[in-house]
Amino acid sequence: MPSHSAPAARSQDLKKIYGTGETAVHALDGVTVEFATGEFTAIMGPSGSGKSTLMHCLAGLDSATSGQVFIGDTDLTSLSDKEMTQLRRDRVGFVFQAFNLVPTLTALENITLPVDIAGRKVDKDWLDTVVGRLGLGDRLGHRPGELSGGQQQRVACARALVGRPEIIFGDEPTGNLDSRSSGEVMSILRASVDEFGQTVVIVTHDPRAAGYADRVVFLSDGSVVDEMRDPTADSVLDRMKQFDPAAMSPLAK
Ligand SMILES: Nc1ncnc2c1ncn2[C@@H]1O[C@H](COP(=O)(O)OP(=O)(O)OP(=O)(O)O)[C@@H](O)[C@H]1O
Repeated sequence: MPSHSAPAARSQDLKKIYGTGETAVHALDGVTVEFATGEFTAIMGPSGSGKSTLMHCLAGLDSATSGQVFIGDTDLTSLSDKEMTQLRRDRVGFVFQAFNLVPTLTALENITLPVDIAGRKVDKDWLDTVVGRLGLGDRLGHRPGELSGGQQQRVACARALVGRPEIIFGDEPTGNLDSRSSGEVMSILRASVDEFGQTVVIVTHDPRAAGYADRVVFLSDGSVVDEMRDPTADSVLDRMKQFDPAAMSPLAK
């Protein structure tokens, strides 16, 4: 594990407050956390603990109230809107729960869209490698509506990988998938770390998904309360039982 290398992303005393006065919600209450390059991290915690807020701030999709966020050496809080857009486009990949594919474009056009928008040339060999590894070779001419949920999410993974971003963020990437497709998508993200040296950070409620990660960071009430290395679905589930049982994953229900 290359935990000695510079972090791909980190936050320093990150606070996010929604609203003001008595109704203010402290979604992030001073989060300091690092995500090592070439590692796969899962962020977990009860509903409302701040997972999505943390991920959105880390990925430059939302701005914090105070504190700092770095992607590599770049302090996101120092960037203009335009620079932030460029950073998201050039250095960060995303996989969302709702796949977020363009319905009128083919799988291939969806995969290359971010690179096309950035005005960069698609690296054909790399594209072939990613498409082959994700088993999408015979689906490239299909539109999202002609693909299963699992296939759509594999297209979304390919889209995130093809630009070789410094870091890929996944917001519940298996949230809409059955357990088989979930396993496939997690295997792909795992392989992208093991085979391509990709850095991946996901938010998940699913201990089985978290079992694919190198490390789990646990949030509660807007703070990092624990972390676990080399997690398994069982060890994650045991740890989650110490949180609010009402916020447990489907495994526990
Ligand atoms: N736009 C917003 N306005 C006001 N409060 C918000 C907003 N977005 C999030 N919150 C609040 O901030 C807290 C953290 O929300 P967040 O979505 O980050 O939690 P989460 O851990 O991702 O939850 P879940 O697992 O249910 O998706 C919650 O109390 C939530 O109600």
